[in-house]
Amino acid sequence: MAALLTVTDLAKSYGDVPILTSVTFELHSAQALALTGPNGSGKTTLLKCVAGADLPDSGEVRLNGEPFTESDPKARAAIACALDDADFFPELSVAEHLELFARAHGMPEPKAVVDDVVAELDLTDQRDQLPVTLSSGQRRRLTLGACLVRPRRLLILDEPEQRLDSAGRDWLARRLTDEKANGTAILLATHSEELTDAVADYEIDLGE
Ligand SMILES: Nc1ncnc2c1ncn2[C@@H]1O[C@H](COP(=O)(O)OP(=O)(O)OP(=O)(O)O)[C@@H](O)[C@H]1O
Repeated sequence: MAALLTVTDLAKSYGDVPILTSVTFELHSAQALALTGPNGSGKTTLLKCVAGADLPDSGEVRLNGEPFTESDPKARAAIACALDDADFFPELSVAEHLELFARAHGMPEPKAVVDDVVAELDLTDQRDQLPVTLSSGQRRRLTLGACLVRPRRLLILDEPEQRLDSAGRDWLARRLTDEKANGTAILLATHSEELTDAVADYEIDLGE
């Protein structure tokens, strides 16, 4: 079966400093790849290049064998990204924010989907709060929730475990395992060996 995501010979420098050199991998549906390595080793840079949020200097990223851009409707329908916790509409509550995502991506019964995800993320008491009033862990939950209220074939997650409490980290490992079981591919950057062991089918250490 053709890979969902193919990254070939990807390279990226900032100024004269090479960050990524010749990164090559394939990711199939129902598989998870963990990017690991120390601070500054290029994990976020690679995720951004794959998601189309940054441009590589050379190399190729293909979805289902086709090159794509961030604005390509097929890519937007397939790829759910959680790259940082700052991408909120400041004037929308937790539930409104999630419902907007669900509706924009054409989910049937968006209100029911949002109710389920809010409960699953333990944000029921915060559902009418604005993002600025959330704790940092609650903001992380909202960022992850925005990926879960919409269709997805590929999840791109930057350190999804960050700022979650231990119940939240347990939930994350279970949820990502379920996502794979449902056929979703997962590309994640992480500093957590536990999460890597629980979820990843293979690992690329960018520090090596
Ligand atoms: N826009 C930019 N301009 C210049 N340098 C950058 C830019 N973005 C990232 N870098 C540098 O690229 C390197 C890789 O950064 P990146 O954020 O990809 O690392 P990371 O592996 O995700 O690190 P961490 O584990 O700390 O999240 C770092 O040295 C960083 O300072």
